[in-house]
This record gives sequence, structure tokens and C-alpha cells, in this order.
Amino acid sequence: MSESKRTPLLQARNLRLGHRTGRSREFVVAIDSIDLTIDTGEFISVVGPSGCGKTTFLEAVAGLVPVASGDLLVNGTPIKGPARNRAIVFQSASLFPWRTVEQNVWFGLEVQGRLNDETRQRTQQILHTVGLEKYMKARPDELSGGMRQRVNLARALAVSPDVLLFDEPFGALDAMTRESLQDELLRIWQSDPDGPKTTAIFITHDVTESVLLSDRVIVLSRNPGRIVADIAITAPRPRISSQWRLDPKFTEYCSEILHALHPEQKAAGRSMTAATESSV
Ligand SMILES: Nc1ncnc2c1ncn2[C@@H]1O[C@H](COP(=O)(O)OP(=O)(O)OP(=O)(O)O)[C@@H](O)[C@H]1O
Repeated sequence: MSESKRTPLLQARNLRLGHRTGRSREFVVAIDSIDLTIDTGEFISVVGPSGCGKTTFLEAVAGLVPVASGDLLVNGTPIKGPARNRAIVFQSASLFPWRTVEQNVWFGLEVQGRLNDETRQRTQQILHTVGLEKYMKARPDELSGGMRQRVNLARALAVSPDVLLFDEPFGALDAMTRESLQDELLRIWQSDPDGPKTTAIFITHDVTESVLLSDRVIVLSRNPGRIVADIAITAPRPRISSQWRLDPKFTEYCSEILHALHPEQKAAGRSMTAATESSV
């Protein structure tokens, strides 16, 4: 099949999403008229002002929020609800306190009836990849916040989803832990020599995080969210985090995204540096 005819992994066409609220069940629009195509293996970040509908979009892809109008397709099929080919990593690691690290990572596999010798072995490899091989038998209360979030990531990876959905997974961590987890996610993402088989949609407020990790950064406008920029981050992979963060192109991409987020500041001719204003 030719490149142009291949079905995209995810397709949003004139997509509108929202929530019914209050007694009147009034419909509040969160996302309006979005057209977006994501290919297999792409790492996409979505940034935008608070309340612009980033989480609503992610939840719609997860099948947790219904489509109000337009289309939202995975592998050419409309999303009707949650499915095992899509896994979410939330901001806070919701681990079962009575289970060990390993048992927590098994959870999704158990629910899907797929826990067996082979998937147990894969779980061990994943825990090794996220640097938790020595903590397999530990309970969550013996772990730091960063380690718990690694377990959360391992749990999502263990079910081998087609799409990994990240809702600000490092947002609640201190700056140093966040940076080390960003570096690790970058390394994990690039560890397969044949390229990633999983596609990522990553919600973040941190512009530098989006440039570090992504192939493309989607910028949404203030509520209701519409796409105001779709910026390809063309830095080759594998990226070495310490080098890429210091590359002048890195700062240029951060500025481009910040300008798309705050067009009024560009119009006013204000200077905007990635170092001082990297958060949305
Ligand atoms: N469960 C809900 N019920 C009603 N309205 C909701 C619900 N969840 C979100 N909204 C509304 O939908 C809009 C988009 O919210 P959403 O959480 O998707 O934005 P966001 O971009 O992820 O925000 P943030 O960056 O602050 O997390 C907001 O107006 C919000 O108030």
C-alpha cells in the first residue's frame, strides 16, 4: 500500500467535544472544529491555555467522553468507548497500596485476561527499562513520587497499547525529578531500533517538555480549543536529551510555540525567551 493510502492511526475531522453541566444539562463546548491526523509511531504533544480542552480531547480518544459532532477515528474506526489498544497515564499515579510494584503493573493485563508467563516476563523487562528492577516487590508507600510515576508508566506500557495517552504525567513532580523522567521517557521511546510501535499523545503545560519529546506540537487556542499551530519538531532521532536541550534550534522551537500561544505578545513586539517563559 502506498504511503498516501495508509490509514492514519488517529483522525479527527471537524471534531466538536464538550460536556453537559448543571441542572439544565447545558452543553459547554470544550473543543471546536478540530481536524487532525496522527500517524503510527508519532509522538504528539498538545499545549494550550488552561481550560482549552486538552484533557477533554485526550479523554475522547480514550473513549471516556463522547463525540458531540464530527468524527474521531482510530485505525479508521469510530471511537465508541474505552478499548484495550488505548492506555492513559494520568498526572497522579493511582496505584493500589496493598499490591507490590510488579502486581500493580500486572493489573491492566489481569483485567484484559492476558497475564501469563510471557506477559509476566515482559513486565520484568519494562520494570528494568524504567529503572525499577530492584523495587518489583516493594509497595507504593516505599517509593518516591517519581518512582510511583515510573510504575504508572510501566503499567501503561505493559498492555502494549497502540496509543499511549499522557495527561500531564510529570506535572505534579519537582523540577529535577520531572527532568529525569522526561529524559527517561525520551530514551524509552527511542529504544526500539525499528522505531516506536506505539503512538503517543502527550498533554503538557511545559513547552520545553513538548519540544524535547515530540515529533509535532499542536497548539490550541483559548476555550473553546481550536488548533492555532501544528509545529513539526524536525530534530533527528535518537535525540540525546542533554545535547538537544542546549541546541539553538530547541530554543527557537520553544519561542515559536510560545508565540503561537501568546500572539498578542508577538504583536506588541515583546521578547519571549524559552528560558524564562517555558510554561503555558
Ligand atoms: N466533567 C466536566 N463537566 C463539565 N465541564 C467540564 C468537565 N470537564 C471539563 N469541563 C469543561 O470543559 C472545558 C475544557 O476542560 P479541560 O479540562 O478539557 O481543559 P484543559 O485544557 O485540560 O485544562 P487544564 O489545562 O486546566 O487541565 C472547560 O471549560 C471545563 O470547565
